[in-house]
Amino acid sequence: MPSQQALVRRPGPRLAEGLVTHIDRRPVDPALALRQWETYVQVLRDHGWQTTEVAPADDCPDAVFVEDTLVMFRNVALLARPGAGPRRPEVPAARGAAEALGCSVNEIRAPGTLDGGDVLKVGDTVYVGRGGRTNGEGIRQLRAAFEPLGARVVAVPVSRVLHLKSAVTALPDGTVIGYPPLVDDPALFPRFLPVPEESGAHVVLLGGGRLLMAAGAPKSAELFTDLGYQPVLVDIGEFEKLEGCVTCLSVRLRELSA
Ligand SMILES: NC(=O)NCCC[C@H](N)C(=O)O
Repeated sequence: MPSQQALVRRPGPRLAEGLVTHIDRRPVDPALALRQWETYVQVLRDHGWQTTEVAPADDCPDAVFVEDTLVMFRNVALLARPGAGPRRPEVPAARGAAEALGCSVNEIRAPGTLDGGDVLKVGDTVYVGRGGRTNGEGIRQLRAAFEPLGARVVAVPVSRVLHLKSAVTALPDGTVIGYPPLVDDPALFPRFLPVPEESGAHVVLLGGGRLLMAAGAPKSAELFTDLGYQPVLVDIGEFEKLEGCVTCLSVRLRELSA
């Protein structure tokens, strides 16, 4: 029976100072952000996920985007080395959380950089974005860590958005979904389905055909409903102002041994 554990990290006091790279800065409402985060976490719990809060890193405005701190493959946690220097102090507490859940822990070392948001798993295929945050040496180390475990690592150029998973994620049947203007080359994926909204490209697989996705993508939600899935919409507008999306607010651990 696969585990359903998710790591999350509460928004810190400096959230509004989070990095923005590809979009203009807009003011963030910290109280609303906290309510949106609490709803997101509750949705995970309502769908059978046990959530563990990673210890705060309150000096790091972007710490809530916990997905960027580590990548899971089977029961191995590969600690990231974020491409943005100010985000690196987010990683040590993520190590502690992964160890406490019984993961084996490995890490990306300098000069490698890798953000968890650049890694998309589809079965045993691990797509990794080469973009502003993840470099070639980070990709090499990811291959060295996961290929011996049975992963097939596929590198994908990312130039139009922050992370690979800002551009594409995948449905439970393995179809990669993306908003075409933001995807460098859809032909790199064996099955690609265009979606009509930017945030419609981001889904968290809750299990059993249920897809956690942003409330800002109603047409994409309709498309997925029409394909037999059940979208569960959550408003994450305050995090979208900081280039976050539904995937980046948690790390899902599906293959821990009990
Ligand atoms: N995996 C993700 O999509 N992470 C979003 C990170 C946003 C944050 N403001 C950053 O620039 O690092």
